[in-house]
Amino acid sequence: MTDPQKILELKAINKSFKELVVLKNLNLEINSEEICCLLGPSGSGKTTLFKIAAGLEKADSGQIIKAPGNRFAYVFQAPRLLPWKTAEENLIFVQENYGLEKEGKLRKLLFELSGLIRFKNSYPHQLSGGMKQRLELIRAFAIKPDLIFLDEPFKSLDLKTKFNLRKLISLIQRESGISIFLITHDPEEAVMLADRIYVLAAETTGIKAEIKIEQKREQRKISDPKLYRKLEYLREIFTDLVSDLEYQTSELKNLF
Ligand SMILES: Nc1ncnc2c1ncn2[C@@H]1O[C@H](COP(=O)(O)OP(=O)(O)OP(=O)(O)O)[C@@H](O)[C@H]1O
Repeated sequence: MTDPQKILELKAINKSFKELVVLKNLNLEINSEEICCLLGPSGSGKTTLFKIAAGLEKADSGQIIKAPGNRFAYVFQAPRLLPWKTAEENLIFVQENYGLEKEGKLRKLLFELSGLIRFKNSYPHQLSGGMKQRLELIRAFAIKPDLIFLDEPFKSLDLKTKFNLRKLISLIQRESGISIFLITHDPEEAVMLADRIYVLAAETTGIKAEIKIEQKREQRKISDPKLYRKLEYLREIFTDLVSDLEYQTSELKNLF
């Protein structure tokens, strides 16, 4: 088997904000047709890394290597839908940048898959939070990118919506072959979705672990011992943080 083609490679990336070193000698790569999860505690530099990879923030040093001609799409934490355009017009608007506005069939399919077909003429303020997130997601797919950056797409969603959205990403990704680079705080989510997981740790300011998951995504069950071991390993990485927190909360008791 030939090596999968690299879509994006980061080499020896360094980034500081004044005296705060956020990323130090960081290396990672994303291959075509893979879902790559970036996992790490709050403040470990996930969004900073993301912005650097997406070219929205400048690294102090290091290399960002992209395959020429590749198209990237981004879904940020803060919603970026245009409030004066309907759901479908929001998709058309981004498609126009790439001459894809005539791809009505693709839009229809994306609206159907995401369960938003009845709402394609609604304005963003008429949609629920979860619906808006689905819309942002299909808008990213609508430009037929090679890679989509998703910054915590499941944040503050209820379990059912989260599960459905995860399934939607998984399905569209499988059929389209688009690569996905996704930030999450949730080890279980990473294990269920990713082909490759990078763990960022605050104290080392670099990649603490890289984990590959070979099982087919549709067949994964968290009870599968192989998967569960990987999940346990990921959870162990965060144990230090949790024990710190327990110490601090025990101090809190004396203050009440
Ligand atoms: N523009 C900036 N100026 C100064 N410091 C920054 C800036 N952006 C990020 N930082 C700092 O860099 C560190 C990493 O921030 P970043 O947002 O990348 O973390 P994160 O892992 O995405 O966190 P979270 O999971 O909470 O979103 C934090 O200490 C943050 O305060």
